[in-house]
Amino acid sequence: MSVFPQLSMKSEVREHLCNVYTRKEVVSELDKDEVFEALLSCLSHPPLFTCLRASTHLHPLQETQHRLERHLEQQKRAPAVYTHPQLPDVLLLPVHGPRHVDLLAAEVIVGAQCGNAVLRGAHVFTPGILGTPKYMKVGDMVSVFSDVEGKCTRGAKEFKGKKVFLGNGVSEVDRSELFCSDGPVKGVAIRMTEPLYQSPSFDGVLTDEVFLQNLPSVVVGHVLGPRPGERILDMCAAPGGKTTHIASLMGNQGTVVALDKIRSKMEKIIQNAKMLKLDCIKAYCCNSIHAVSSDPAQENSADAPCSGLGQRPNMTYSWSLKEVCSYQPLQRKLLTTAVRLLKRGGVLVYSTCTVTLAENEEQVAWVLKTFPCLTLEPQVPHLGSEGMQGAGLSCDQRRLLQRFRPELVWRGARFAHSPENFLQNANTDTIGFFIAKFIKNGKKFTQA
Ligand SMILES: C[S@@+](CC[C@H](N)C(=O)[O-])C[C@H]1O[C@@H](n2cnc3c(N)ncnc32)[C@H](O)[C@@H]1O
Repeated sequence: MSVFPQLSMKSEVREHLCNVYTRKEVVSELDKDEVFEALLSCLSHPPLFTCLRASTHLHPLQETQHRLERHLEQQKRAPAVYTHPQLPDVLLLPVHGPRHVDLLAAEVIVGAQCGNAVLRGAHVFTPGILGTPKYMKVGDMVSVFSDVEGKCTRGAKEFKGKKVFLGNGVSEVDRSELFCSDGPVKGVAIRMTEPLYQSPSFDGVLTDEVFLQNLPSVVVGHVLGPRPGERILDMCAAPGGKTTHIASLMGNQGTVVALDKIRSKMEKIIQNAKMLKLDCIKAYCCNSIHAVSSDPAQENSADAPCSGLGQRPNMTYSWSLKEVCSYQPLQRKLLTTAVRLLKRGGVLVYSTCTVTLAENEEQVAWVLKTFPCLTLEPQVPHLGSEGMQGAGLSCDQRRLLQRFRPELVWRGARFAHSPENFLQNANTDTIGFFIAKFIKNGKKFTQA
């Protein structure tokens, strides 16, 4: 059973994706339509766990775990904070939902992005609000809905379009403060008191000790395996989730060069590095495709810009097929530079948060053909599934890849947490994600 509509997308994108997921060789032992339908359903729901990466370069994991438990107790929440046996810097918090919540007469409409954040435990911040009741005042109890199709106009007093219920909250602002000509007030506008999915809010909590990061993203840092004193290049770094993880794994010793082509995003890397007390990070605003260096890196992370189809929760995907397909050539340019800027014997980790074949397994097949100096390496830890068929990779090659496929375990939204399946759920009910690890051997690199 599902409480939300399946992820909706343009028919051309749906057909493109459906072709990948219903190919005979891809779904030999599974029911093809079921897997694709499960994918679209699970993507519109949040994962079963909130994953926090602890700053183990600053504090032992158990200390942070205890501080988080105390924080949850103060919030009158069950202090359930779990460690992960294979990820020594991860803390997992179960997400409970969907719960039964009664609808109220007063409706607040928020944008889809804001709605997705609410489903992952956030309160509603002022910029996310599109519509409120005409006379909404501080202290009013309201039901919050996501405008999943982007049809609600800002300042609306009612909305009849397609909306999805996210839970109830209490208003901390008057309507007049939200849509006034001087620009809206900042901060929390609706404090969620009865969210459909209950997951603690970490806004301003233990800010130098924990970083909200999806589990497969944390796996990337461990697969890269940086050591203190090394020189690492992070080519697509903002907001710095992986950069700060790499620097933390290095014990803040060595250099992590973090590049992002958007200046405001690059500044976010600097902010995050400062907050987590990591001064071995050097961030630059740069188009990585044109990056040059006289000192090649020992390890490169290319967490490529991608079509983002693995993100959860997401109820509407508005991109055209042309936009989705535009990422493959861009990623190839980034990979070409990544290979050039890597030392012999160095490691390259390529990752995306999307589910297409074109941006994942097909890229691996292209890399292996184009750069004979690169070979696939086993990944540790390997928590996801193997790579998908359909891109011409051998079984052995696919086994070296790591694809997080929540659709393979999706049994509907009311699947309860059970202690026996705790680890399996944490490792599988994740966002859709892909990781490939290459090593550069001695052969001279020549581009085909
Ligand atoms: C998937 S996000 C990276 C997330 C990041 N690695 C993290 O873990 O927090 C991709 C990033 O690549 C950046 N980007 C896109 N094209 C780029 C290019 N040509 N050069 C450098 N950065 C680029 C985008 O601005 C975006 O911030």
